[in-house]
Amino acid sequence: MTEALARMLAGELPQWLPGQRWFAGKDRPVSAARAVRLVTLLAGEPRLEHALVEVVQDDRKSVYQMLLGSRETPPEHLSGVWVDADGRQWYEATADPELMAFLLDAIAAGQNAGPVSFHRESDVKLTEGLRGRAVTTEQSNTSLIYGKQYILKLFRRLATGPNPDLQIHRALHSVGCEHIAQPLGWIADDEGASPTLGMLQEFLSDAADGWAMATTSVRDLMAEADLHADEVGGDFAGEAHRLGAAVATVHADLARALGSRPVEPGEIEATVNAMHRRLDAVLEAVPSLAPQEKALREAFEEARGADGGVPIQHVHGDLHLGQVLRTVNGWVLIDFEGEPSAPVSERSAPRSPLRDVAGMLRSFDYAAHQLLVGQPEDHQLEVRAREWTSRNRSAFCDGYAEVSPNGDPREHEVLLRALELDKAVYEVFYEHANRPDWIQIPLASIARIAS
Ligand SMILES: Nc1ncnc2c1ncn2[C@@H]1O[C@H](COP(=O)(O)OP(=O)(O)O)[C@@H](O)[C@H]1O
Ligand SMILES: O=P(O)(O)O[C@H]1O[C@H](CO)[C@@H](O[C@H]2O[C@H](CO)[C@@H](O)[C@H](O)[C@H]2O)[C@H](O)[C@H]1O
Repeated sequence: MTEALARMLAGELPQWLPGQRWFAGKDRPVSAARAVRLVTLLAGEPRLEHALVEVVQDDRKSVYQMLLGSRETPPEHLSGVWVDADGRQWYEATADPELMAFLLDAIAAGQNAGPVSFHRESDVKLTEGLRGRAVTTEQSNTSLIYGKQYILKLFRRLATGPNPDLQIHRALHSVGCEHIAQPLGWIADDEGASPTLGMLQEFLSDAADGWAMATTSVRDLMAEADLHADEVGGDFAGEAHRLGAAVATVHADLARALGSRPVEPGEIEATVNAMHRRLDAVLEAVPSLAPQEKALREAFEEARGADGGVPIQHVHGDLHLGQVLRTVNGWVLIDFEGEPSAPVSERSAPRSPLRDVAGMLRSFDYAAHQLLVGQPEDHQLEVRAREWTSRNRSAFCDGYAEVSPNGDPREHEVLLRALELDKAVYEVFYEHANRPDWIQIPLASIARIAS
């Protein structure tokens, strides 16, 4: 039976994968995809299979996690169903809330299915029997929400080594960090190279995401032709200030939980060299970045001689407004996975916390400019976007500086600017691969920052 499923997947997946939001390889054609391991989680009717799928693109191989469901009568709302050689109907099971109940129950029970094992944190008790509804927001992975209580993230592209999202959440929880959602359990692969398959957390049902809040504030400002950013009802600066303080607190908690150390000799040089290497790779894929190459390289080189910045420690790694949730008790940071395309060894390595500051500063710029994408050029709107960005960037840094033992991030201006530009170069590639309509946002920022 699993042979028929494996054959069917090899035929269907090369066309199907590029249409999935979580598929990270949209920039290159898929030449082959096959299930390298199938584990039966639920036998009989309905049926649930866990699949590790190897995807080949040019000379690159990646492994993705999939769940496959099968029922005699598949749920009506499914967008597609595949039929195997035995006549059995299969579909992507994260779209089947009843089947997804199995995962939460298995975590609650600490169950095993061959090499796939389910774990609950020792200090929690879980409610069983809840259906798991897939989140519909833009995501690199797939998250399932159980009632109003839990959220289970299934990691899609599996990197070698333990997933930093789970490790960092557990470390922060161990020191009582108040700015994260409590980790509750995980799904592990006991034999593969990627030991983390999923992470269960407290679901913050009352939370608003930072990106939605910030872009609403920008829209308010754009609609009020005669008012400045500090005069409109939806001013975000108070929130940006609190967010800066929350990020500084998380950095301090991370240093407490996992340690920190001074910048070592040669470390800034290595960082600058990595910036150049990233630029080389992105220029190859996106030639329209070429006019900015000289200015970018100069900004990176300036950082080579800059002061070492602040102590090195574990950080978030891909901090932006979509990674922060505002709850009634304050801001919460989510998704400590780092940049999805970087190797895990790089993502898990201690780095400068200024990277996170730079990521968030970039995000204010993104929030202000995304409304202008595809619009005819309008000088007034551009001025307003810049006003909003500058007000909120300052408020964020003020909040950060008030709490951080490392002081004000703006004191390391040259390094911070280089880190921001490096992040924007990353974003150029991210948009090229995922949302080509938005590539203008980082390209225009680079032209502004580097000029
Ligand atoms: N603990 C949580 N409580 C409420 N919503 C959450 C929680 N964690 C994540 N989310 C929601 O799920 C979305 C995706 O989560 P995220 O961890 O960023 O996934 P990905 O790694 O796939 O990008 C977030 O944008 C947020 O809206
Ligand atoms: O949230 P992920 O870990 O999947 O991060 C990736 O996707 C992000 C977009 O969803 C991307 O962020 C970029 O777009 C955001 C707006 O959608 C913006 O706030 C960020 O500043 C910008 O970098 C992120 O870079 C990417 O790694």
